Amino acid sequence: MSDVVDGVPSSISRVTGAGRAVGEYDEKRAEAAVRELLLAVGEDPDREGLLETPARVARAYREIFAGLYQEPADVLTTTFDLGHEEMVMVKDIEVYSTCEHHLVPFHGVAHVGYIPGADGRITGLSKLARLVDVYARRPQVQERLTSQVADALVEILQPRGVLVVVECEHLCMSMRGVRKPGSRTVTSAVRGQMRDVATRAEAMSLVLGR
Ligand SMILES: Nc1nc2c(ncn2[C@@H]2O[C@H](COP(=O)(O)OP(=O)(O)OP(=O)(O)O)[C@@H](O)[C@H]2O)c(=O)[nH]1
Ligand SMILES: [Zn+2]
Repeated sequence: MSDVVDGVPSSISRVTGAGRAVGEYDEKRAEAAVRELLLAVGEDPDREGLLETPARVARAYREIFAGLYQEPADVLTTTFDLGHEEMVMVKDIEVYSTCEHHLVPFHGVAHVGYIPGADGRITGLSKLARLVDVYARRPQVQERLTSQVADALVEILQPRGVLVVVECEHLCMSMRGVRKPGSRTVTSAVRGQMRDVATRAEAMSLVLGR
């Protein structure tokens, strides 16, 4: 049994975006790296305000990257056989992720919709939001986050169609670099029957409707 810190197991296999186990979260190593980073930027990690910071950041990173230690099947556990065969859409799921290029946040919303398979098998609505978190809480690019959510739904729920739309502001474009606060990046992933023109239009009208 592993310890649980902030709801996250402390020592279970870490998986990459490709689902390959590569290691475990090493909190002591993260703490040492943050101390080193403070030294590198010319700060004094031994001044009073920073004394606890390396350990605090190391704990925060465990939470921010918790998705590295989760699989989609861990959260898409509860499924119901309701015989519902029409589209289901959960809109405006808050997304907080970390840009893998600069390790700064990107944040916004995800809209996740699917058309259940012929068996009418559906999942709990909250599980769609949990699935987004599994992939958001990793070093990411928005395009991969979007397609990973769609592909996990296809694999586990075997629905007739899936549409995932993600709209985010990237702080690497706002607070530094090109410095364009307010610009939003929109990505989508469409699978199965959602590719049909009329079905896709219905899904997009649900996404855009306020
Ligand atoms: N496609 C994609 N690009 C991203 C994402 N997050 C950040 N980027 C981009 O990754 C690119 C990295 O470019 P580089 O030229 O290697 O890095 P850089 O010199 O810091 O670039 P600038 O951000 O333009 O200053 C930038 O254009 C970012 O805007 C993402 O989720 N998807
Ligand atoms: Zn970035």
